[in-house]
Amino acid sequence: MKPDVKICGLKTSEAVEKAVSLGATHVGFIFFEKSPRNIEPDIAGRIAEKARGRAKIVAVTVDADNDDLDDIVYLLKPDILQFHGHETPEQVLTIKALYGIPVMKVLSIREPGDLKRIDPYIGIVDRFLFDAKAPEGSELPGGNGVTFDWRLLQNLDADIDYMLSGGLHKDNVAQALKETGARGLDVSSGVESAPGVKDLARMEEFFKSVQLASERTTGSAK
Ligand SMILES: O=C(O)c1ccccc1N[C@@H]1O[C@H](COP(=O)(O)O)[C@@H](O)[C@H]1O
Repeated sequence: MKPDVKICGLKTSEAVEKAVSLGATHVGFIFFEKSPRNIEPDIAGRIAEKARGRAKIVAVTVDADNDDLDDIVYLLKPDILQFHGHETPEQVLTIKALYGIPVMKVLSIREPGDLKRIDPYIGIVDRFLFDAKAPEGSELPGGNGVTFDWRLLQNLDADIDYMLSGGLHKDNVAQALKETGARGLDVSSGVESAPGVKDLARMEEFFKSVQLASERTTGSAK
């Protein structure tokens, strides 16, 4: 089966259009000031219109306060809220109830014990996203282009729905799918020419690799 693909950190209409026309199921917008992919909610809201109804619009937030969340939800009207910080299960539940929007909680993974942290979120989140832990000294909790040991996901309960992220690119995505069987992939820096600059040719190559890998695992081109 072809996995969902989220292209994250979009900042231009052109990149949004390209992502959706290549078959992205999700497009992500980053609301985190220190990120080279940070975007103002009103601009994100405007360029996301290209994707509305064609792909899920994801708002990526990091320990955002209520005022910021209000702005993002009002101006972007996301289909999904992604929590990429230290949001507790209680906070996730409260925010989800407040806005009535599906939520995706990110957990950063480096060692087997990290996966135990999913337990209190089960039944609250609509999907997990497993990302690599940020390298020492990085100011970004995600978007660092680093991978983790994907084999750690092999013992995960098959009912746990998740997207895989962290350092994916055209040359490793087939292996990532083979090792994890992930039903969703999330990529940002792997389809950029410089931090925050999406490269349309790299996006195409990424989708080609995903397509080929899916054909290999299912024997079907669809
Ligand atoms: O991309 C960012 O700058 C970012 C900032 C703050 C939180 C999350 C961020 N990105 C997330 O990181 C992964 C993909 O990273 P990469 O492919 O390794 O570059 C994805 O989940 C983004 O949503």
